[in-house]
Amino acid sequence: MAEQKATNITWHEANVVQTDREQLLNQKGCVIWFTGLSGSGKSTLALEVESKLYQRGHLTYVLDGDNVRHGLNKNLGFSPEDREENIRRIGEVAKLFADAGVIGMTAFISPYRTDRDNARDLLDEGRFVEVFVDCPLEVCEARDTKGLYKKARAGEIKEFTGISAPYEAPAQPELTVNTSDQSLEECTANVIALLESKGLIPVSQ
Ligand SMILES: Nc1ncnc2c1ncn2[C@@H]1O[C@H](COP(=O)(O)OS(=O)(=O)O)[C@@H](OP(=O)(O)O)[C@H]1O
Ligand SMILES: Nc1ncnc2c1ncn2[C@@H]1O[C@H](COP(=O)(O)OP(=O)(O)O)[C@@H](O)[C@H]1O
Repeated sequence: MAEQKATNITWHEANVVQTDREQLLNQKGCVIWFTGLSGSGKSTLALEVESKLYQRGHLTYVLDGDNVRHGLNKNLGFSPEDREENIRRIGEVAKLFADAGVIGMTAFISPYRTDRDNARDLLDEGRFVEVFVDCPLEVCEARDTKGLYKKARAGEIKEFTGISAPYEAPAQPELTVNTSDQSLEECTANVIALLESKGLIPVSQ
């Protein structure tokens, strides 16, 4: 857990609050947290859900592991401590998106259950939706979209998730999609249906 270093700081209440912004946007601010192995389909699925929600007039934002590690988290590597800090920061950023009324989506391996649960605890009940993007390691490795598994097997990348670093599957995710036997369309439809059933977006007419 990150240490609270700053002292003499005071919380300022805003005039316009989350519910005001939600009325404006006709949606509930929330976080859809995609977790799974590299190559399981987190980014592909998050971006497809975003396209579908955009077509329905919803405001979304996708935070993607590779992209965030080019900026905000460029000083973090892949040790357990750095992954923890990576996910802690993303959890806090995602919370800000939800407070802004946005449907925030995160596509990080987020391999540790405790780190994901800490991100969940930042949000009010029902506003954190964990989606386990389940896909066997063999399938992810066969896809090898970025050639990283090959490098990891050759020992050129240390601490690679699934090969030489752990992945802890969620115990009770709100949804599991299996990208090795469900199509992208099916997985996307399941995520959208879940958002509807939880009242985070209105049901499609
Ligand atoms: N050692 C190691 N282990 C796993 N992944 C690695 C590693 N080195 C680089 N990459 C690339 O970084 C992406 C994962 O970053 P994340 O921020 O999602 O990782 S984590 O949540 O902090 O574990 C991951 O992207 P995805 O394939 O989109 O998951 C990889 O492209
Ligand atoms: N049902 C599915 N959902 C998402 N991706 C899928 C699915 N079926 C096959 N794929 C493919 O799997 C790969 C997943 O890559 P990517 O989205 O970059 O994964 P990740 O972000 O988890 O590393 C893509 O090439 C994508 O086309």
